[in-house]
Amino acid sequence: MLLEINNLSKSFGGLQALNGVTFDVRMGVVQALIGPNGAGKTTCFNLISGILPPSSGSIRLDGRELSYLPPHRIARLGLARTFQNIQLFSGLSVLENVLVGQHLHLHGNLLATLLNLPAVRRQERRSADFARELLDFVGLADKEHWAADSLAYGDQRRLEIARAMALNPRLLLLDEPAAGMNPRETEDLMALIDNIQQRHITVLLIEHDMNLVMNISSRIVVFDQGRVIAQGPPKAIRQNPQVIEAYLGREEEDGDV
Ligand SMILES: Nc1ncnc2c1ncn2[C@@H]1O[C@H](COP(=O)(O)OP(=O)(O)OP(=O)(O)O)[C@@H](O)[C@H]1O
Repeated sequence: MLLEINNLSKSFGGLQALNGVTFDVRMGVVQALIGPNGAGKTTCFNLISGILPPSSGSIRLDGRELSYLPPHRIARLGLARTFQNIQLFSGLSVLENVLVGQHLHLHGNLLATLLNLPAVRRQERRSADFARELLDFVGLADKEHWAADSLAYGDQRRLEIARAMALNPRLLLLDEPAAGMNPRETEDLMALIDNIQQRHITVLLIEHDMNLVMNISSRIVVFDQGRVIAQGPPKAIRQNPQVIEAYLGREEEDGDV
């Protein structure tokens, strides 16, 4: 197993956002976390990526315990993520945003950088080459000089993915990658996620677009009110009475899902 989540809980004051969550992610798959608003999906991502400490439970990447490690250490172990609310550096160019993503992995020391040593220049060239390759991969090669905030919304989401991939992750967490995308952009996103999987990067995504989820995931984990209520392949999930109940129950309340 690449990722093992065991009995994971998180409370915010009196609110139990996650309550004994257990699931695995196998190497090489595309897997989805779904569930009604407030079910705890983003909290789960925040715990896995080290942004928040868990209240209890364990998170293992390749057998190594991640809980309580800071985010940059977790990133170095091979985990990268995107955010539900896009978090790009708006003052920087598209290419610079990807280079910033890579920075965590650059090992040049400050003195070597100040002296502009050939090794440093070589490393910088390699970084720029890799960043351009990633921009090409996500379909933004012709926009490297654009300011990140001048990109269309769908392009900003793709840039966030390129930046996360600059960390060379083994596991990529995508938080609602299709949010705000039109059907055409969502189609392109599905193809992109497929290509990411071809590069042997495992993908765990939170998504409300059921068409996307059912199409690209080999396994789905369903959250409701901080608990896992079902997990399995798309076909079984679609027919699971508890899942239908969780969604239909919400629909009757606010007609939203
Ligand atoms: N930092 C925080 N402080 C206090 N409460 C929080 C915090 N983060 C999340 N919560 C609460 O925890 C619960 C789970 O939220 P979370 O964002 O994880 O749900 P979600 O399944 O990702 O929902 P959505 O699909 O709407 O993004 C919610 O009740 C939310 O208000």
